[in-house]
Amino acid sequence: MTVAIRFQAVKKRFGALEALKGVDFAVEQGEFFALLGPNGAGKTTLISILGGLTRPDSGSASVLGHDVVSDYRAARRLIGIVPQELTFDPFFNVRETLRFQSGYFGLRRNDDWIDEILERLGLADKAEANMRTLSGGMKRRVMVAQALVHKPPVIVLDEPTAGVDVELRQTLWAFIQGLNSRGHTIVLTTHYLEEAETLCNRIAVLKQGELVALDRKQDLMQRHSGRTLSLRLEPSRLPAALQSLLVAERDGNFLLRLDDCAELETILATLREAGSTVQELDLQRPDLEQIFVQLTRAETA
Ligand SMILES: Nc1ncnc2c1ncn2[C@@H]1O[C@H](COP(=O)(O)OP(=O)(O)OP(=O)(O)O)[C@@H](O)[C@H]1O
Repeated sequence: MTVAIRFQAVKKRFGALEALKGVDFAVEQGEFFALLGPNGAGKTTLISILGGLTRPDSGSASVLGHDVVSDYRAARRLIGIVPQELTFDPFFNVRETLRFQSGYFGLRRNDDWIDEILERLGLADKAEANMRTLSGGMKRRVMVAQALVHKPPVIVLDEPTAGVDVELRQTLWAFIQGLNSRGHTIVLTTHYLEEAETLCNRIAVLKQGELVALDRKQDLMQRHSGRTLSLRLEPSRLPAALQSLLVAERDGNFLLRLDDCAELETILATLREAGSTVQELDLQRPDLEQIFVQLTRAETA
């Protein structure tokens, strides 16, 4: 299996802050891979290292075998990165922006592909519009188009759907899934965990600069195969004896982790003793969001 992206013992400090504490993992060619983690976990730093915008203090990163520092030009040609921040030249229109980006990769006659991406991303009628006149969602589409202009085999999207409407999300994912089925490797960071759950086959979770999980999606979900008990209580207070099972509170419901359904009896007995009445009760398999909360809980805080 060819390795699309490899991080080896990557460390990065910003002053006193250790943003990456020796990150090691590889993404294979053709994967649809999710890189998840709470705010400040180090995802964007890792992606900037991959794009050659930030240098690691130690360790290395490569794209299809090309080191992003010592073999920068080859690595840069093989990867397309959709950045989190909207950066653009306000004096260009959309087509000029994409032609300019093509020129950066030495592609002179790229209009057929530019037309195709404009069409697929719902930008065809904005091709001649000036960048500064576009809405935020439209600018985000151009960012995606810009990253794809040189048909990179490896595509990295850093929160591409942050603040965009449902229509773009659907258009974008249909397009990206199509590219993935044609062999492109996709790495995605997102805070919409249902996107990762639906689209990705492997998931890495980063927390405070360290990997805390790296697994196939099914295995990750299987390993956290307990159940989640959702309780609405009167009074709406969880007895102290049950606090250690609490995963989250959502819409007035307490979500408790159950490793075994037999624990249900003990929980109900504890509630009875504490004088709590159960108003609603629901038992579910945990979704990725609940697994994520368990993995990234700030025990060290
Ligand atoms: N240029 C910089 N100077 C100083 N600190 C930085 C710099 N870039 C990132 N950091 C810090 O490094 C840590 C990791 O940041 P990073 O942006 O990589 O996290 P993230 O996982 O992408 O977060 P988010 O989900 O919020 O985008 C954060 O604590 C951040 O404040």
